[in-house]
Amino acid sequence: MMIQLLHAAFVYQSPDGEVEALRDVSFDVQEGEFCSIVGPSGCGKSTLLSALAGLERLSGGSLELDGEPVCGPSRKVGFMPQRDQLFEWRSIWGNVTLGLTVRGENTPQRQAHVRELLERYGLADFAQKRPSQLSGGMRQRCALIRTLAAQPKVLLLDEPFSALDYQTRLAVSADIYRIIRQEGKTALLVTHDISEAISLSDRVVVLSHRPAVVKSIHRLTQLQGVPPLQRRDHPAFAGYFKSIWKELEVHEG
Ligand SMILES: Nc1ncnc2c1ncn2[C@@H]1O[C@H](COP(=O)(O)OP(=O)(O)OP(=O)(O)O)[C@@H](O)[C@H]1O
Repeated sequence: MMIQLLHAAFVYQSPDGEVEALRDVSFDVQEGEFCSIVGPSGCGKSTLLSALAGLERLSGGSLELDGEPVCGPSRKVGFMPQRDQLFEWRSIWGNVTLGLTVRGENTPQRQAHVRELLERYGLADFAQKRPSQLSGGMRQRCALIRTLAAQPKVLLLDEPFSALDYQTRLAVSADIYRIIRQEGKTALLVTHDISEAISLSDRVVVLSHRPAVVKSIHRLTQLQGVPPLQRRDHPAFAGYFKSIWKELEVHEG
């Protein structure tokens, strides 16, 4: 098991008192699985990602990553944020190797790996260009390669497509999905977009209103092996959408 959360609880200590963000969150993510988390605004999704990234320590329950308890940031975890956060003054090569440079890991082997990734995913000819010369989709791909450069086992994706317009978003999410699959990474995506969750995931975890508990887990068996864009036209799509939407709506109301 790559991620194992058991009765995870988290309480923020703020000047105004305690804020209970997570009450009882249990689920597993298998190696190589793509799992999404959806839930109402403010229910604790980012808190959960912070705990997985080792940035916040749970107040209760347990969290294991690749068989080991999480007690701080780990190299096994890579993070893809809401915006690509590329540095405009650095070249694409400078951006994708930045993390390696900062950590003192910019070895010939690591560089060869990054060069291979750029080639495999069509960015080799852009290595010396600036981020502003790339399309939104290529920038996201570049951000993903920067994350993959550290050779993480797990990718945490926090609404990585939310800054893109709808059309671009569909194409880019399918592209990012393909790369994550091809590289055999385990992925955990947080999104507000139910359609996006269904089009990308093996399973969707639905969280309740804060303090979060797991409302349900949907295994998208009928969509197994169907690529993201085709999933939206698949006869099973609407059924999954309806049941997830209903669960979110009941708690919003
Ligand atoms: N540092 C903090 N101190 C106190 N409360 C906090 C702190 N950070 C977050 N919270 C509260 O904890 C709850 C969960 O926040 P979190 O950001 O994890 O939710 P979310 O599901 O990611 O939200 P959104 O869907 O809006 O991105 C929210 O009610 C938030 O106001």
